[in-house]
Amino acid sequence: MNVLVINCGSSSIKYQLYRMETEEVLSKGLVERIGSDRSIVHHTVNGREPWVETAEILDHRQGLYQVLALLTDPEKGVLEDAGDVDAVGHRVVHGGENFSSAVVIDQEVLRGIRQNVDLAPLHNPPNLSGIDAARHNLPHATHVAVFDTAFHQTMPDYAYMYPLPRVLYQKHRIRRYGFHGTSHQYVAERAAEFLGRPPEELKIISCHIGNGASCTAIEKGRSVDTTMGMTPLEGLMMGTRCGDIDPAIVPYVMGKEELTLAEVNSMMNKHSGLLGVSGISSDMREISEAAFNGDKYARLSLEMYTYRLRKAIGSYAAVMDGVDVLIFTAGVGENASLVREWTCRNLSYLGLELDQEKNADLPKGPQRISTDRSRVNVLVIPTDEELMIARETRRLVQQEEQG
Ligand SMILES: Nc1ncnc2c1ncn2[C@@H]1O[C@H](COP(=O)(O)OP(=O)(O)O)[C@@H](O)[C@H]1O
Ligand SMILES: CC(=O)OP(=O)(O)O
Ligand SMILES: [Mg+2]
Repeated sequence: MNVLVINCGSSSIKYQLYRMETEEVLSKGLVERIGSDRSIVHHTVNGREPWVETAEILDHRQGLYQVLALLTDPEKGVLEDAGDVDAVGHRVVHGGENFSSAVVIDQEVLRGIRQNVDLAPLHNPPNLSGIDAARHNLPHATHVAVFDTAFHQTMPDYAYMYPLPRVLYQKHRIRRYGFHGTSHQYVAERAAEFLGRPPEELKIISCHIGNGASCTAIEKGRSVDTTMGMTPLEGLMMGTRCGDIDPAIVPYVMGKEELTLAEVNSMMNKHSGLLGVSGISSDMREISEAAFNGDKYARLSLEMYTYRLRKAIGSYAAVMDGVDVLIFTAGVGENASLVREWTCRNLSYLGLELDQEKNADLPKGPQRISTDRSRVNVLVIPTDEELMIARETRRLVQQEEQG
């Protein structure tokens, strides 16, 4: 079974083609700057040098057509025919309360995803364009939606409700949903496997820290709380997003700086976080380097970033009455030893002890970076949201076949 996994942003399509019998990635790539006359297509086959070309790609339909042309190209491709794509797994960011697991896409599912556009105006519209494009170009394939929010639908009401007038929940579904669920679930399962323990026995805190960042409390394999909320802006300090702030700042700044709603939204989503505080970059590599070279604000941003993450970890240890496993994952979590080190300071009251040497020098793959004495297993687990989406897609296709 060949499964194509698609993750569509407003101006991009990320794709990976899997042969599910071996879970091998046959090809992967990225179409950038869709909507411009200088769109860029990066396409890789079996780890060979990427093929890069510039073209005019006006929309997602055209972008996907281009991807399929590459995948079936006699030279650059891996398939004879687009008909060899058996199923497509789509990342859909906001499933709201409509979806607590992945589903095969039909008219009713599309209606459900559209209902959540208001809750995720930046994410759901491009996700819908991607689904439309893929159904148009691959009408014979089974299409599956895998939601970032689904894993967090197990949160109890006292964790997902905001202390606002309840009518806002009833009228507008204003509540906490959480994101990165596919990643949190994947690394939690890998962690249990790595430790040779059933997930039901473990209290896990997973830190998915990439450009977006969130921390989740996982008890008995289920999400019981997570730092992102109604939108992916709540919670941790991120690359360009502020995370938690006093909500009164919003009307105050709008008044003082004469900002519109769109401007204040953009300030909090695109010009805050590491970038806003350091004034240098949202990229953790550049921040670490600048801090190392003595830049005061880079250092401040790094201290805030790790301090806020440590507070989230402490609060989730309180939520679950302890923690057995702490996981670091995604671009920053997997690569930035300094971030892991600073985050784990002052967690000795939990019995957590980091092995500094292991932390500093990590081989690839899942690793333990705590000492043998440490009461908490601190693990670095590379995430793989695409593989998880491919597996969910295969599961649903097989379920359909069995009727
Ligand atoms: N070697 C590294 N050291 C520190 N940070 C890194 C390293 N490699 C990647 N990162 C950081 O990972 C982040 C991107 O994470 P990623 O999970 O790829 O993001 P996305 O949310 O876009 O999927 C960037 O801030 C980048 O600086
Ligand atoms: C939901 C979200 O924040 O996703 P990303 O980290 O990909 O921006
Ligand atoms: Mg990511």
